[in-house]
Amino acid sequence: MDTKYLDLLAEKFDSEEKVVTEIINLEAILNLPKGTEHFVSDLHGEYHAFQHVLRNGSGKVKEKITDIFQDQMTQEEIDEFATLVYYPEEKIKLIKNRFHDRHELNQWYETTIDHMIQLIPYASSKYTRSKLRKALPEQFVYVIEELLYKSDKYSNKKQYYEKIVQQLIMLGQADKLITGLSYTIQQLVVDHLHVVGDIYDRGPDPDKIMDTLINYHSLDIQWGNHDVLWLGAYAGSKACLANIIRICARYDNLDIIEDVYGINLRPLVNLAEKYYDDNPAFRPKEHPNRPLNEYEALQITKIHQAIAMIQFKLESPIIKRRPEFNMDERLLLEKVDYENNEVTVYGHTYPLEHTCFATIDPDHPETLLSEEQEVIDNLLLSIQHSEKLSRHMKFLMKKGSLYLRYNGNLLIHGCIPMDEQGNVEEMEIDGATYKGRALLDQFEYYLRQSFTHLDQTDDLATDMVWYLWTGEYSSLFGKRAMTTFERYFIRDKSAHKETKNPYYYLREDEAVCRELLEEFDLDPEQGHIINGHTPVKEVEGENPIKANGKMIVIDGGFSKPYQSTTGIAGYTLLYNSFGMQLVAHQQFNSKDEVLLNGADVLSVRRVVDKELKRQKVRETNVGQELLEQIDMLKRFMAYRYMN
Ligand SMILES: O=P(O)(O)OC[C@H]1O[C@](O)(COP(=O)(O)O)[C@@H](O)[C@@H]1O
Ligand SMILES: [Mn+2]
Repeated sequence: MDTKYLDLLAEKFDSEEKVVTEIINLEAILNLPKGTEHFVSDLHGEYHAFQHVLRNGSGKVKEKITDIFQDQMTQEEIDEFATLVYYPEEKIKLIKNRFHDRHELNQWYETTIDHMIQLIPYASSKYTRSKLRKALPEQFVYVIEELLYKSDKYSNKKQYYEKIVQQLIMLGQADKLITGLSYTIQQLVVDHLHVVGDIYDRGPDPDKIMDTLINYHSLDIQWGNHDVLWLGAYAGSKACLANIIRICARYDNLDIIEDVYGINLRPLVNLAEKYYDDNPAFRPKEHPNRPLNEYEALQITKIHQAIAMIQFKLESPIIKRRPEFNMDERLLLEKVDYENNEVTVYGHTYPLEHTCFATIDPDHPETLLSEEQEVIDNLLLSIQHSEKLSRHMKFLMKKGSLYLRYNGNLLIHGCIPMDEQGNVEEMEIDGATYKGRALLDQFEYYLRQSFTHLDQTDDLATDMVWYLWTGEYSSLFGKRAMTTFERYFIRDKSAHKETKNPYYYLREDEAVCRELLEEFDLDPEQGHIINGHTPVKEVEGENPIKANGKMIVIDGGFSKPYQSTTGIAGYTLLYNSFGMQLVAHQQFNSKDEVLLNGADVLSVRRVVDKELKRQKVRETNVGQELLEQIDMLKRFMAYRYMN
């Protein structure tokens, strides 16, 4: 090892005892049970439903409460205590209203604080003291530790503890303390979060999800196709940018663009008002509890058309300059017969309806009007200068990757593109051919490349990000072609079909999943593939656990607009030292409902795997890192203190 590095270590470990202590500490951690991993996917802007799942740890919080208090509390009390832990601020207010006098309230404070102090050691039994300390509310660390490490053996201390709690109550600190402890419990219950893609689009609050993730104690993200679309827009792809705005218009979410990210839509609105009128194919989908007035609905309908046409125009030149994308069939604007109002795609001719071709020159259909060009250029400038978007996109890049190998499992939002025979599919990029893991690495390379060159708008890297959204070999899209144009303008539904990559039926086969795990250098005996992206249609009897447990699909549909097809409101997965559990969530209606009824909209539970032997930190990714650190410290010890 480089002696300079060892000398640097000497600054931190300036005595033999310090090194020894650190080695002992790390060794001890290796022998603790593995922490709980929590997997979620396809959040699609549904912030409140996501918050709920995060706060209840997919049922883990209530499970711990039940373990400890089932003999002392009724089910109703357990539910109420759990709700308090999930939503302390609101629940405290509700509970306080119930009491007639100060005395009753103080009694409640005392019992509640006591219950929390009992729960915390149980919820943190897998952690070191120092990790627990980091999870405690900062301003109360000292007092809480006093309370936590009390021992009933010496009852002469009992009064001392009671005094501490009473003092806190008298000094008006009880609400803050209970709130802080609640968040500690939430944090202890889940050690690490995996977001298996699709934070953005369709739902109203992706930005709030991002803020939550930014403040979360430990997580990683596997990008979904919608996330990459936003990354692409920010990284300079105008086609991606037009797409995100089109989707926001379609789902009545333009306020995300305008109010949340501060992007001026005025020029687009002016263009829309000038060229477009009402059109049933472009009416926005309304939020159930946020009806639009007619004026707003009409305005969005116009914007929706304006940006969709800009999108179609912008896609043509990419397809032309990238023959390797093999997307000539998607040059739809050129396949339109503008005189007869019909289009020929994949060998079929269809009549067109609901067209809005006012800005199209039939001889040069892809040419943007100068007004359109100006609009999209301004939008790009504006989103690249949005401080908030920039913060969110940088975080998405920092914590994200296209796939992740973690504790023996392969986490990936979409798929690994395959042909019908089960071979991984090849794609030629810039003169070389890639497939399987190498292809995904290549995609990620280009995405990162594009992100570091925001000023480039039509280089290969930027076009590749758009390809990831919509190309046939994209591991995120996983379909042969995106039929957006057909869905707006062709009545015949058979033209709307998006054929899925064979991966989606091959993944039912255990042998295929084993091979894929090997492709990613993972042990097929131990590993699982964890996917999001395709809503599992529980109503039709589809099982999220496939291939004899090797494949787990956790997109159950947080996304409200998709819940009628899935029949439930999402799956999440938990992986602790005892094995894996899949949790099915019933529809989340509102926080108020949970607060008032204590009802948890959870959850059938299926055990995917039961470990025969409890897994320790030593066997995990983190364990590997710790082993390396120990090895280094031992060498440092020999170098510095043992000659
Ligand atoms: O119904 P919408 O929101 O218009 O979206 C349909 C589009 O979304 C996609 O399904 C991709 O989104 P998902 O990743 O959520 O499946 C496309 O394949 C399809 O064209
Ligand atoms: Mn997806």
